[in-house]
Amino acid sequence: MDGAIELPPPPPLVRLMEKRAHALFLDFDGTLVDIAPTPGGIAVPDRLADRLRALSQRLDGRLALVTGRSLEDLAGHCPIDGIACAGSHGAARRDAEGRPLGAAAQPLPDAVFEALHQGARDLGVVLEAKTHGAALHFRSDPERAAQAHAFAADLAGRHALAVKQGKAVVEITQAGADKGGAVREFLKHPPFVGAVPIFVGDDVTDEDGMAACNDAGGFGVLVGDRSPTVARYRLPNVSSVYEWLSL
Ligand SMILES: O=P(O)(O)OC[C@H]1O[C@H](O[C@H]2O[C@H](CO)[C@@H](O)[C@H](O)[C@H]2O)[C@H](O)[C@@H](O)[C@@H]1O
Repeated sequence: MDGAIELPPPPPLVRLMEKRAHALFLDFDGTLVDIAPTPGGIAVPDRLADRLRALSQRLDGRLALVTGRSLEDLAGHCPIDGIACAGSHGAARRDAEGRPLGAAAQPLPDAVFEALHQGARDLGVVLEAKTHGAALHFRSDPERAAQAHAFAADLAGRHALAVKQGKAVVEITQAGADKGGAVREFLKHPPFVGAVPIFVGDDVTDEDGMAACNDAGGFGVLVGDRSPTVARYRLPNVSSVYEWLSL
């Protein structure tokens, strides 16, 4: 899809904030850090957590990270104390003080993890077990994509779970867990209530977050080139996200 999508860059954030209170929902991989060969191999920019806390203060706390990673994994890369977050594709949510928001997230059943371990071995893909989900990564062997998707769809179907597609990955989550749900939950609570929500993300799973922002009078910002999208604006890459956020 390179070059095929024509969306303007978002208006300067300072200008938006002069007019009305805005809330920022930021995806992590592909938005705040560049995609790397492995989930653990990402290069996190220097002092990212401090910079995000400073940005959050400029927004009077109306900033949340909304990632597919588990919150524990995210914290291992970027200490998230003092920042509102949602992990495992929106299933687990906490406010800036670390208090849980909304319904408690459920882990996948043990039987599903057993099947995932076996399936990952058989298919030759990498299993990322999360607190409230799991991912099968095939970045090192893209030819495994179709088999990994078929395996995940079958397993999820037999356990009434959901499947999500991502960049060289297929994931299993609890049914109904998505980034849109996380956005809607944050918007019910101070300091997010009444703010114009903006979701910035690069991947298919970010579309749910962007759609929730559209429904609440805000908008989505797509990072990179992907189509179709419900985003109204686009930034070309991770470094342009930092520039737009003055991060
Ligand atoms: O919602 P996000 O914050 O964008 O997280 C989505 C998934 O990101 C991670 O996987 C992706 O990034 C890896 C590191 O760049 C890359 O190696 C992998 O191919 C990508 O799929 C993470 O491992 C997943 O748990 C997240 O769901």
